[in-house]
Amino acid sequence: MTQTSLPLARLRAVHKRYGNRVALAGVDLSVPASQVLALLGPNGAGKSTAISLLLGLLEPDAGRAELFGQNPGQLGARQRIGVMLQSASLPATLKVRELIDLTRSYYPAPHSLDACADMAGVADLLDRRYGRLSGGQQRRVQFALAMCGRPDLLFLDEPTTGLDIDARRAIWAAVRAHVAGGGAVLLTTHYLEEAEALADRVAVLDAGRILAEGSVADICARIGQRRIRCLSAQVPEALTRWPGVIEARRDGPRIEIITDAAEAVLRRLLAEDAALSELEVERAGLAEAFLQLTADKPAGTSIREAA
Ligand SMILES: Nc1ncnc2c1ncn2[C@@H]1O[C@H](COP(=O)(O)OP(=O)(O)OP(=O)(O)O)[C@@H](O)[C@H]1O
Repeated sequence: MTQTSLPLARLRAVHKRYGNRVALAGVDLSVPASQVLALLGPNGAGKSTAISLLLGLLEPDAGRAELFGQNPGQLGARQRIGVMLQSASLPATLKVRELIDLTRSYYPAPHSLDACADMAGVADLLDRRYGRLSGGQQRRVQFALAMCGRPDLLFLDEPTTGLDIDARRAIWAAVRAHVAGGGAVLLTTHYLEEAEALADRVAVLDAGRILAEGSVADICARIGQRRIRCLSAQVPEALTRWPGVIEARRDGPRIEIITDAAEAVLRRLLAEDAALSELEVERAGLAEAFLQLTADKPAGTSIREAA
């Protein structure tokens, strides 16, 4: 594993467009050693483009992409990474053990076949032909291939889409073990609970720009919203007119209030309804923060056609 404190992968002021469609508009992004960086964003935000640039599959129009401080196309850099992209075309007639052995042969110090199979939960699939596997089983094999070279840096582009809960948790465990062993990960996912479970840092990308970056707690703290739930005779329509109430609705017997002035709203609720009960107050989570960040983006940052 690398000893350097320099980022393992970095985009510097990168711009990328496809024809006249802007995909990245001045992105700076660093993947530090021994951490999971989750790159989050809605469909079309530019996540896969960012990964393709770091892998040397695309060239930036402006700015720079670096892998271990080098041009991402260098063999030395490529031998230190493992990659699981959203789609992979692998030879359908090869057996899983053949695919893993073939991929292991590209790397200087790979994991053993059995270790790879265990990490990805494919030990019972080794003698099956890849083309005959289910979509979820193929995804697990792709994860084994990404891990097998004992990479310093793992690129995982929506790795658990379509996986059942056991397979997803097995991959989470393997990712945690990889990081505990000093490895780093750049992860994209639409499952915000996956980002919460794995990420040391989160970068929120939308319309080709980074909107926020920090730990999960930092990102959640960026929005001051709280959710209040209680049993109360209050009428939601009236509550929405209170200062600090963003939204109020009835959820079965309960009232749910989203507010950015929790203390004031709580005081008034309690003062106006002596029978109020079953009060719960919680900080909005990563899902709420993500939705608010991507909904509140400044004008002019939506995916747009370049002039
Ligand atoms: N080969 C291409 N040709 C033209 N436009 C493209 C191409 N690839 C991506 N785009 C556009 O660039 C923008 C960014 O796409 P990208 O695939 O990087 O987004 P993403 O965040 O990975 O999306 P998703 O979550 O849906 O995978 C989108 O508007 C997309 O339509």
